[in-house]
This record gives sequence, structure tokens and C-alpha cells, in this order.
Amino acid sequence: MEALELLTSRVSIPKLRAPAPSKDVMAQCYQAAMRAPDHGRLKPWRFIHIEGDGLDRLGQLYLDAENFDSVKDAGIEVSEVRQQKLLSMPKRAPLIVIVVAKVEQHPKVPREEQLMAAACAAYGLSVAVYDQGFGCMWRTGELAYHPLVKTGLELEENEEIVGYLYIGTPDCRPKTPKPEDLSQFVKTF
Ligand SMILES: Cc1cc2nc3c(=O)[nH]c(=O)nc-3n(C[C@H](O)[C@H](O)[C@H](O)COP(=O)(O)O)c2cc1C
Repeated sequence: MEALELLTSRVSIPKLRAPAPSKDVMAQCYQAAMRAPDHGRLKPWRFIHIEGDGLDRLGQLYLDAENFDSVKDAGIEVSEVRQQKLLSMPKRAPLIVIVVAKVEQHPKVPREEQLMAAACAAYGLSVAVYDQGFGCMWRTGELAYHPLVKTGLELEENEEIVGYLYIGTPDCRPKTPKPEDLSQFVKTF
């Protein structure tokens, strides 16, 4: 696909199924993500690639995190229905890539810029996946910021989850984005 067409037609795909992109395709997509703009060449990001059993373990982490909060706040574990929902949440796609920002102290590159660079890497990965004929949906939610989830994923103190990229084969018809009214977004100074 031409680059401009790719960028203007990209949409999130909320319903995804197997197969996930192959290892080779993902290697190319990760390479594309690594070309994110990056002040200071810090490459302040990394990727956690999760398929198969890893998705089950991620669901268990979600459940442990919510149970911890529920017991602390209300003295009871979450309902059976909620348990099943949490366990199955990562199964919404055959592959999840967690994009992690690694923020370091730097005299010229503040935390915000490092987070922005990591978000650019996440976007780059999502666009590359789309280019290869697969779908992607960037999600966060409370479970992206929960300390137990971060510990369970072995994140360091200086690391943060920028997004869960759900990736797979589209299982719904993609939206067709309409051109935007640029006068609302672009002003000449
Ligand atoms: C940082 C970030 C976090 C997001 N978190 C969620 C989320 O938790 N749940 C969700 O439904 N969409 C989330 N989104 C939005 C979707 O990824 C998507 O962009 C949105 O549904 C609009 O669809 P589109 O990308 O096709 O325009 C998030 C987007 C970003 C950039």
C-alpha cells in the first residue's frame, strides 16, 4: 500500500481472530516500530510479545489485580462472572504486544518526551501490522496502570505500559474513515 493511503485509511479493528502475523512479519513490524522518532536516541521503549499460554497468564494477572483491590476495598473477591471476563480479556486477539516505556533521567529529554517516543513506537507497530494485512487495537484501561500487573509483567520501577496492542486477523468489516474538516485542526500562524 502507498504510505499516504496506508496512513489515511488505518483504523482500529476491535474484533480479531487467529491467525496472528507470523514471526517473520512481526520481526519486520518491530523493525518499523524501532524507527520511531526519538530525542536523544534513547529508544525508551520495549515490547512484550504475548501469545498462547502467555495470554492465559495475563488474564490471571488481571484477575489477581482486581481481586486484590476488591478484597482490600470490600472484603470480597470479584464475582464469578467478572472472574471469567477478566480471564478471557486477553483472548480478544491471538497476539498482544505490550508497549512499555522505559523512562530514564536525562538532562535534555524529559519524561514526557520519552513517553511520546514510546507512543510513536506503538503507533508505528500498529501501522506496520495494518500494512501487512492484519488488524490492531490499542487498549489501556485501569489494568495498564495497576501495580500488581506491572510487577507480574516484571516491569522495572522506571517502566510504564503505554498500551496493549491487540493484534490478529480482522474479524469484522473495517470502518472507512471519512476525511476530516481540517479547518478545525489546522490553523495558519
Ligand atoms: C493511549 C491510548 C489508549 C487507548 N485505550 C483504549 C481502551 O482502553 N479501550 C478502547 O476501546 N480504546 C482505546 N483506545 C482507542 C482505540 O485504540 C482507537 O484508536 C479508537 O477506538 C478509535 O478508533 P480508530 O483508531 O479506528 O480511529 C486507546 C487509544 C490510545 C492512543
